[in-house]
Amino acid sequence: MSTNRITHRIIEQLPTMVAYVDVERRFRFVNTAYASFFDLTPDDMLGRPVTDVLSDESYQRVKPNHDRVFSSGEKLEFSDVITFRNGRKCFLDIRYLPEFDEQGKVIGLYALIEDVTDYYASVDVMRTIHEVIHKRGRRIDPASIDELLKVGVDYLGVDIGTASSIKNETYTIEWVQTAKMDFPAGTQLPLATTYCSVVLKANNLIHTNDASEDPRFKDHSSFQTYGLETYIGTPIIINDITWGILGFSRKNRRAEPFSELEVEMVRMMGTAVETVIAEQQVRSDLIRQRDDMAVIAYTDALTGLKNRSAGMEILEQSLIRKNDERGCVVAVIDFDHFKAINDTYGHDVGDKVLIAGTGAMSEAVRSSDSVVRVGGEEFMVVLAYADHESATQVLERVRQAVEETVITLDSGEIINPTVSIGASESRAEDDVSSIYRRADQALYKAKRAGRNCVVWADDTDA
Ligand SMILES: Nc1nc2c(ncn2[C@@H]2O[C@H](COP(=O)(O)OP(=O)(O)OP(=O)(O)O)[C@@H](O)[C@H]2O)c(=O)[nH]1
Repeated sequence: MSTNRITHRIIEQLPTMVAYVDVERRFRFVNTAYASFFDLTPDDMLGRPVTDVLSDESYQRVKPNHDRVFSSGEKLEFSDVITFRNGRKCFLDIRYLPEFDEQGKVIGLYALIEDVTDYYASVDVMRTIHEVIHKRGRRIDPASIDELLKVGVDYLGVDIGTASSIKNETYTIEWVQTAKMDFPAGTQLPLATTYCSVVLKANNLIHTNDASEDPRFKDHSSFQTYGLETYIGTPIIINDITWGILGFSRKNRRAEPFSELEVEMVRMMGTAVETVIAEQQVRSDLIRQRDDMAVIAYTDALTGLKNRSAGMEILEQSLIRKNDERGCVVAVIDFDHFKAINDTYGHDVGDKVLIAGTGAMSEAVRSSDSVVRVGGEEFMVVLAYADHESATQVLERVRQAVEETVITLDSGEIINPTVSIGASESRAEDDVSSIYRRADQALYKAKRAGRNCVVWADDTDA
């Protein structure tokens, strides 16, 4: 075989696109890879001017580089991106080499073009993964999982990408990116009816590009129902527990199985999703702990009521919020002869009386009112947006509710506690201590009046 023929055969087999263009800018040689890029055969292209094959826009981009090689005899190396009418984007590494005649005049140009779309697409995925994980001091954003899925769908050439949680045999789509299928976030399906069950069984990344021929998938109910031919999914594992699955699928078969690079990319995307979710969990745990601490700090341990600090804040807020029509009412409540209850039955019984009595008080007030343990056996009710008239009934109900409370001791003895209540309406100039002081003075009068009654502060109380 002649050297010429061997060279020709080799070039014909190369994945690199090779073309030779003469001074008249006509194709004098193209290999199959080059012609296929334009969906043509080499015979379609031979002898035809470059302008016949390239679109106007492409030719305008190519021309200055062609001109440069023809006029200066330079070698050119550059990258370019071509977007086809169907939206396909190709990244190309291009090399133009001049061909000279014996006098050193440029008579042609060799174009060697490498389609590096896969390489750049992989770089794009890696960049997104990096951006999702490393926010440089900013909070990791759960919305970045959408970004990741979007890049993954493009990169893998699939219809849908999902990050789904699994709880109690239920599969819930938490994040989804799809242009073609109707599976909104929040969709729930029985786990067994999704490909996730196959991933869980394998406990590893699995993929198929032809489910109908794949024994793991062809009899699966998901294939029977949705006919998804292509699938790649990896478990999302957080703190050694499988949280869910990152999966990508497509209705149609894929000509090629997923490559090793694609598989590793999906694993890395899975790791990025794990990082985001784990960090979200840590954050919500911290918020919950902080809320729990706040509840503890503002709650009385014995009765479960709001404690003094919480109560005074509520009163302060009620005084600020009071409007022209309605202010607020404060009632100071004290159990009657409580010392005697303690002395007769013991402190534990005294505690039981406080718990039962305050439980009754809480039930007697409106949900907008607050019952507070100010200290010892002294309590306060803050009635927001209330006045003498509207609060009278509520406070009478409170008094009665305690009176009707029955505490039966192990010995069979019965205790019926009572409370005395001093109440005061807010005045324009009030602060927390002035209104509380008046209510306390009224309480003193209630005790003097014989206890188990409600007494309102009057103008003599300051
Ligand atoms: N069991 C129990 N007793 C408490 C608690 N806090 C305060 N006390 C008791 O409540 C009693 C309050 O008694 P006093 O303030 O003398 O008044 P009182 O006996 O209720 O009489 P009057 O208020 O005049 O009706 C004291 O013996 C306190 O020790 C508590 O958390 N549990």
